[in-house]
Amino acid sequence: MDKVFVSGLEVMCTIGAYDWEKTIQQKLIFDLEMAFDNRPAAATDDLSLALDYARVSQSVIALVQSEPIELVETVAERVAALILAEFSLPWVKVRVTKPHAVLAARGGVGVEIIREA
Ligand SMILES: Nc1nc2c(c(=O)[nH]1)N=C([C@H](O)[C@@H](O)CO)CN2
Repeated sequence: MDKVFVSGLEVMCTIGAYDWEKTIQQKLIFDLEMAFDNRPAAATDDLSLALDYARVSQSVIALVQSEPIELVETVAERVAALILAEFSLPWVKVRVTKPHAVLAARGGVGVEIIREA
């Protein structure tokens, strides 16, 4: 199966389990891989037949900024469920990185999940 991907989507949001985190905005970075048959869009050069990565990105940003969340696990599950439902996809991989949560973890910390419809 082909994929459409969104890499390094940065979203400022209220994220964290500790009280001090509930009063600030922090960055999360999303890497998404979505199963999609790209051949119809390629054959016709028609965006309406493609999985529009700009629409996916906007949906993810809107969801993540809609309310405070404590865990990156929760963010990942909600994003995966949204993408599967809104874009009728068979599976999605969601990686959520919290880049500044652990000072010594220079590549960030986070979770990665794969969910099927
Ligand atoms: N598995 C997780 N561990 C931790 C999380 C999390 O969301 N998932 N969150 C925190 C705190 O919010 C931390 O990021 C504050 O720096 C700690 N561990």
